[in-house]
Amino acid sequence: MSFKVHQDVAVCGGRLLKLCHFSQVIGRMMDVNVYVPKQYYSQADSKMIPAVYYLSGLTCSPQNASEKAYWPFQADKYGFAVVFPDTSPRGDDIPSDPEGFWDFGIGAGFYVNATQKPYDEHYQMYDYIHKELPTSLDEYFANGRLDFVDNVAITGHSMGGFGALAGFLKNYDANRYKSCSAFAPIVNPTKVPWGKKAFGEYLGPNEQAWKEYDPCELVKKVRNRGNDRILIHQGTKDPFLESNLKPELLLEASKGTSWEGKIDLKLVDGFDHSYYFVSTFVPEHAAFHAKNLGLT
Ligand SMILES: N[C@@H](CCC(=O)N[C@@H](CSC=O)C(=O)NCC(=O)O)C(=O)O
Repeated sequence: MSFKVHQDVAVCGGRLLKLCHFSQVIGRMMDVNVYVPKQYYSQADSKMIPAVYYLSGLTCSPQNASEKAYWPFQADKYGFAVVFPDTSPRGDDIPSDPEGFWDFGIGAGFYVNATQKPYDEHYQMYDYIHKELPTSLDEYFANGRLDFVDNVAITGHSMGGFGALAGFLKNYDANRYKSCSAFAPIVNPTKVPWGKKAFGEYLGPNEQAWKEYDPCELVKKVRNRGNDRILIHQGTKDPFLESNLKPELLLEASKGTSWEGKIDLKLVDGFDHSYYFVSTFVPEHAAFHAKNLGLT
């Protein structure tokens, strides 16, 4: 599957590639940014370069985190690529929130496979993120240096934090991701307004179908292999904390399961929901993933 390079920007010691490609599962062109670290461009270095997938939140395109999360410094420090996918299909003919609100539809695909009309035709974000995009990137960079499939980790912010947790846990038995972290994630989408609205529209009225994606349900079903840990940061001044994020519910759900004590929730005093918060804690998440990817 071929990608078109829109922009190739020098950042830190590597390059931010702003790409687009036709996605078969979405049925539309999709933008994706990939930060390729300095190690890739070094003649002296021949090690395989793993990738960290960063799933963005509501209203975001691949640009937000590329510009404001400061991943490239960390990617160069450890030697991993960072993939910044889009958050939904886009276009004038793509159905979106009938009320024009920003928490559903375009920019808010919630990383699920929609089953309900009119969304099911293009909103297949789960298959796009966890299946089609990694294999497409692997084919495109088919030079044996960048690994987008086997040695990879996943993280995300808010809606993207939910997407990372759900994707990690749903693919845990297949050992798809070496590690998972999240910044201010929606941990219990079946119980909060953002999740209920999105799941109702994308997945329909049967709440059993919603549970398949809910991290608070998944930790009860998926068995931790040993000492795998999940890292979460959450700001105490986040305006969405009480209404939509509620990270304590994931700790409660994990009690009595193999994940009890394995979810490192760090409540950080005074931080909000913005990229000032995300960028502050990116170095800690980078170190966590670098270790799990075998880079340190
Ligand atoms: N535009 C909205 C605010 C939406 C918002 O805060 N989006 C967050 C993610 S929220 C959860 O998924 C975000 O990352 N925004 C992009 C950014 O660059 O900050 C409003 O008007 O309140």
